[in-house]
Order: sequence, then structure tokens, then C-alpha cells
Amino acid sequence: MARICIYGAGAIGCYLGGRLAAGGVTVDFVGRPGMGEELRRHGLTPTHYDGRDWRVPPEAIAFSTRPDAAASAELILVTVKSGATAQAAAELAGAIRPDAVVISFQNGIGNAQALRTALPGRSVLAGMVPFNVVKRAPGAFHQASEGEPEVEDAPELSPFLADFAQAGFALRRHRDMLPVQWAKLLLNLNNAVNALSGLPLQQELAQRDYRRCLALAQAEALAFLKEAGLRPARLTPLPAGWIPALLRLPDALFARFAGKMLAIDPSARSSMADDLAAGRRTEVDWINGEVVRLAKRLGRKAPVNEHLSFLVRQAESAPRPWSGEALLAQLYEAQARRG
Ligand SMILES: NC(=O)C1=CN([C@@H]2O[C@H](COP(=O)(O)OP(=O)(O)OC[C@H]3O[C@@H](n4cnc5c(N)ncnc54)[C@H](OP(=O)(O)O)[C@@H]3O)[C@@H](O)[C@H]2O)C=CC1
Ligand SMILES: CC(C)(CO)C(=O)C(=O)O
Repeated sequence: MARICIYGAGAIGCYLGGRLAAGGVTVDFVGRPGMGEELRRHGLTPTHYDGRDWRVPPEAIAFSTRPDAAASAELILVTVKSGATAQAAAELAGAIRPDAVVISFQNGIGNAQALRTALPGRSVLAGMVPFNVVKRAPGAFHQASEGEPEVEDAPELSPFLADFAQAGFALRRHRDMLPVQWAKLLLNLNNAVNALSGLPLQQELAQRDYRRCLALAQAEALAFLKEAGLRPARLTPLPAGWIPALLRLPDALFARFAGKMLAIDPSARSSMADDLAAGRRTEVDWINGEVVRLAKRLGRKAPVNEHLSFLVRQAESAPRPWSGEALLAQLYEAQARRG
């Protein structure tokens, strides 16, 4: 079994690391003092919506707040938010083995590249977590929606496949992660809408006006992806290009044809909503901001994603819930101003 380090023990890190540790892998967690205290008192209890659960008692958890705890790891899973990648990369550069393999299990497009730049000579692979993790209680991290971790395929990954398999993960491997990352980013455009709504995902997505906001953001991004020759991978039963039309359906039809999108733990919120609730800086610049940058490279503007970014940044200092109707009106206005 390999020695794996979780760099950034939060929702995703504790869930992935908890399952790997329960599967018998030696896991070193690196995170903040508060999480260290929580795991020392409560241990880790990862659970899955299909009813499976795992347990890692406090005495079996190796937790540190110091980067040098990553020094012996053969594989490092980076699970910090995008705004913390540069700092984490600088810390890892001074700590890890020259032959260590690094996987970025983060949203957005550029995190793996940022790690590669800061870790020359190291093998850095892009990863993607398609499911939502809800913290239900101290040390209790729940996989609230479906999917398995996805990762860039490379020969350096081979020594670790058995560890993931033993933990019950059916890792999905891809030669090219860019289409997967863009497809995930299209889904993550809902993070801003969800965070601004102040509602759990299930309640937000059940309302047509919020879905229309998401449809506007996705349609804008899809047009630029097409122009740039980037074809998003298919992560959902329908191709990415069909989802805006599905989102615009009236509530009853949406529930009938897209029931799967609503089949999510009633308490689950997007990771951006978690950030707003905790008063942390969000990843909006790495999600909607990525669409704005793509548009700029094409000599165009992305008013919907630009305005969503503006509203989320505003909410970072002065949170307020937006109704679907009011948010939609804002996005139409932003489009009209730029039209
Ligand atoms: N939560 C979810 O359901 C999903 C999240 N994702 C993606 O996964 C990634 C991780 O998200 P999530 O788990 O929610 O994030 P969290 O904020 O829950 O966890 C990250 C943790 O890492 C800590 N951290 C940051 N920098 C360092 C550092 N240098 N050393 C040690 N600890 C550090 C953070 O502390 P602090 O806050 O104090 O900086 C925080 O406790 C993001 O890119 C997110 O978009 C993807 C799918 C679903
Ligand atoms: C799984 C999903 C799409 C849930 O909203 C997510 O990636 C996030 O919250 O950041």
C-alpha cells in the first residue's frame, strides 16, 4: 500500500482521505488546526448516499498543520480551494519527495498547471471530483450525489490504482482531462447561482428562474467553447450542449425529465455556498472568471458570467439572498447593457 497525503483537509480531502484510510492506506492529512482538533476528537466517518459507511477512529488519523507532513508521501492529493493553490504549491515545493506524484482534485481549469509550474520535475496530474460532499457533523463527511473521482491517465498513476480500488473508488481515467474539466466547469456555473440563492441545491434547482440563470451562464460559455474548438466531455446523461434547454423547462417538466439532477441530499449546497456561509473568499474567479477569460481571448465579452462574478464578490463582503426572479432580471440587464 502506498503512503498518500491529503493536502487541504476540508470536505473533499476528508472524504477521499477518510475512505482511503478506511481501505487500509497510510494517509497523512495536512490542514488547519481546527480540523486537526475535530479529527482528534471525532475521527472520520465518511458516508455514501447509497448507504455505505466507513470509520477511521481518532487514533488511526495522522494529522498535521505543517507542510513537512507531506515529506514521506508517494502520492499527494491537493484538495485546497483554488485561491489557496499558489500557497500550497510553494509549501509542497519545499517539502515533497522528488519522485512524488501530485493530483489536483480541485474545480476549475488551471490548478494542475499552477501546481506543475511551481513543482518542476514532479509529475502533476489533473483530477476532478464530480460529486458533492456535505459535512453532516464533526468528522462526518457525506457523499451526497453520484459519481467517481476522475483523473488524468499516466504511467505514474499505476502504483496507486490498487489503493483507490481497495477504498472502493472506481477511478475514471482519461488521456485528456481538459474536456472533462470544462464539462465540470459548465456544471459548476451553478455554484454562483446556488450561493446567491441562499438555498440548498435541491430547492434552488427546483425553481425555473434560478435554472434560467444557470442556462444563461452555460449557454454563454458553450458558445465560446464552440468558437475555441473545445468540446466538453459528456458527464451527464445528456450532452452538455443540451442542458440549457432542459434547464429552461417549466418546473413540472424539468422534474419529470431531469429528476436525476434533483436527486441530491436535501441539505447539500455548492462548495461556493459553503464558502459564502463561512465568510471565505470564493472560487468564482476560477469558475465564472474562466469563462470571462476565454471570451477575452476570443476578443469577446461574457456579460452573464462577468455579472455573476461581480455579484458573488459583492456577496463575499455583504451576503444577501437573491430570489430567482431578481437574479434573472440582473442577468438579462447585464446582457442588454453589453448587447
Ligand atoms: N465541497 C464539495 O462538495 C466539492 C468541492 N470540489 C472542489 O474541491 C476543492 C476542495 O473543496 P472543499 O473540500 O470544499 O474545500 P474546503 O474549504 O472544505 O477544504 C480545503 C481545506 O484546506 C485548507 N487549506 C487551504 N490551504 C492550506 C494549506 N496551505 N495548508 C493546509 N491546509 C490548507 C483550508 O483551510 P482555510 O479555509 O483556512 O484556508 C480548508 O480547511 C475545490 O476546488 C472545490 O471546488 C469539487 C467537488 C465538490
Ligand atoms: C459537485 C458540485 C457540482 C456540487 O455543487 C461541486 O462541484 C461543488 O459544489 O463545487
